[in-house]
Amino acid sequence: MSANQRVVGNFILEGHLEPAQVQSYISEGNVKSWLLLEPEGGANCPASAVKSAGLDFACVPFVKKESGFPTESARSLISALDALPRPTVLSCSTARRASAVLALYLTHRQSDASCEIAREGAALSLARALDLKASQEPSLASWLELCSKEMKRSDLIFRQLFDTSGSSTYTYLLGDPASKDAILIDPVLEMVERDLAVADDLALKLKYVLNTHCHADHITGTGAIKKLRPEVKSMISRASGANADIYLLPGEKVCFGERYVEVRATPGHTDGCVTYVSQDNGGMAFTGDALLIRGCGRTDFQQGSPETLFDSVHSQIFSLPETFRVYPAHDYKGRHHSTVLEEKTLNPRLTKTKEEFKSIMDNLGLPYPKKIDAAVPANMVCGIQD
Ligand SMILES: N[C@@H](CCC(=O)N[C@@H](CSS)C(=O)NCC(=O)O)C(=O)O
Repeated sequence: MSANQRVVGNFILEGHLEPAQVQSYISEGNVKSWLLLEPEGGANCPASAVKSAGLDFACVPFVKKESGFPTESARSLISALDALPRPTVLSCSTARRASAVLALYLTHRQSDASCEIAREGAALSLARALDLKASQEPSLASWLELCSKEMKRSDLIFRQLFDTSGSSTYTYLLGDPASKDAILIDPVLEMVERDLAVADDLALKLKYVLNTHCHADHITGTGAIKKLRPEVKSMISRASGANADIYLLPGEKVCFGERYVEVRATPGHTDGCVTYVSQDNGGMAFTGDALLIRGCGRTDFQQGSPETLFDSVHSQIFSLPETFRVYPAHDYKGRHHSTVLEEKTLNPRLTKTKEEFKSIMDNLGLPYPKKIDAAVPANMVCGIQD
């Protein structure tokens, strides 16, 4: 233990610890897990000692940026604490940030019997009531207020829709509950009526139809939707070379009401492939064909490149918080979603070296998609519109 130690229920807040202090936590046997809020591997990092003692260890760096502490990390921090057995040590350099994370967690989980007050107030009130250090640090106090505000918002309206006409494509409907503005990702021509009916049932106003890339196995429903709903605008990456109303660049945000998805370039299956990332509902990545569940998009046509795909997935998708859900454009085995952690650890292709990955991809031997000759030219002009 250090001078910064504070015990709250099943959580032990700690500051910087010398290796001997870490060891005493381990040898006393009173803790089951550890959450470190610093980047792993720094001076006196407890990671290896904790892991080699068989305790659960997680690391979610929670550091101040120019604009303050990031509210995007709130859900990853909560998920990380959810996943750890207790008692848990929550540590950073001075225990201040650890106390902020604990206040947020208790407020939003309301599960710790020793903290009844969590049911009554927002995170900052709880930090004050428990006299946690975070309540005296303005940047952490403002982080707690912002997080409480953001997390109080209703969840995103979300539907995963499957193409029952044969391509095993997933189309995603995302709606902002406050404004009812919505976007649709990767619609399929044959399923357009179903997709619009779902949006109408939920009283959503469809603003944009986005494609993750120029598909080769089905004709996009984008053109047909625009014909039925002329107010809807189509979007695709500029790098795709395909027609749309709005061309997207990496780093741009597509806004609908108070929500948005961020565009990340993930080429390799095609040159223009992108992944759309939402911070809502715990974090979601709509990966198109770049990353599939336990697989990935083929790289043998449409400017495909295994090396590029490998780099895209590692740099743009595996760098997301591990708790983010992965929603691919297809699944051929009835699975619905995965997580960044699952794919980072279990994907049989992308856990290999780049050289091994290239060899796997160069030898898939898949037949060409049945509709490729009709689909690619149609999708280059945003689908069928007549
Ligand atoms: N049999 C299907 C096409 C299956 C296929 O090739 N899927 C693509 C994504 S759509 S271009 C793919 O990348 N698959 C990777 C894999 O490992 O399966 C049809 O005829 O449409």
